[in-house]
Amino acid sequence: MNTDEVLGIFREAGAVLEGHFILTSGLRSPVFLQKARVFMHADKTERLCKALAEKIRKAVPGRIDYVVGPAIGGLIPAYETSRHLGAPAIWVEREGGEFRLRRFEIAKGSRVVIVEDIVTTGLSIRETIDCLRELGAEVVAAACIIDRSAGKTDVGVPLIALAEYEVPAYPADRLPPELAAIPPVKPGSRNI
Ligand SMILES: O=P(O)(O)OC[C@H]1O[C@H](OP(=O)(O)OP(=O)(O)O)[C@H](O)[C@@H]1O
Ligand SMILES: O=C(O)c1cc(=O)[nH]c(=O)[nH]1
Ligand SMILES: [Mg+2]
Repeated sequence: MNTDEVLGIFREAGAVLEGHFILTSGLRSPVFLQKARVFMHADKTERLCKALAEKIRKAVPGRIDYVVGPAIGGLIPAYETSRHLGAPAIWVEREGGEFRLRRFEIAKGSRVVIVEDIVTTGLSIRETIDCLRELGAEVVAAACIIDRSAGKTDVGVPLIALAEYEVPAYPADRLPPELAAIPPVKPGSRNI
């Protein structure tokens, strides 16, 4: 599946939003990929995640013990991708602002792949890696449906993106005037 097909699925689902958005990193952007509007459709999610699982399989030799989704956005794609990889899906969720594996135990040395929805700065994946490494897991790769950095983000492990789609994002004190004129909204769940 190529980038045009992935973006076609997002557009068909009405998931490519325009306005003024506060991203999880604090950056501001005129475009927001509201993945929930894609993941509400099982058929669209299955097509995306089957293709992502195939890409992961090609890139990751050897065993995958767990697929880990960072909540909330990573929950559905991690679960659906895990189905195609034949590995169990677990998730990290925020407790006091920090990602924790609250509901599961994993053995030290477990080989895990993180599956995210969207990557912008890679901050959420790096936080997930920190949490998993503290538990003794080996993070063999991270993956996402769309990489908004178009390959520029370094998360410290191989990042497998189903699509790369470069979207502008600005520090809050360096907004272009047309963006500053729109009241901002923050769609994500960090700090809620
Ligand atoms: O690469 P980054 O700069 O970290 O941005 C991407 C992250 O932002 C979104 O999560 P968010 O914290 O907004 O909440 P959500 O998972 O509930 O959507 C998205 O699900 C990714 O986890
Ligand atoms: O960077 C983010 O927070 C972000 C961007 C985006 O397009 N979609 C999303 O869910 N999060
Ligand atoms: Mg998220």
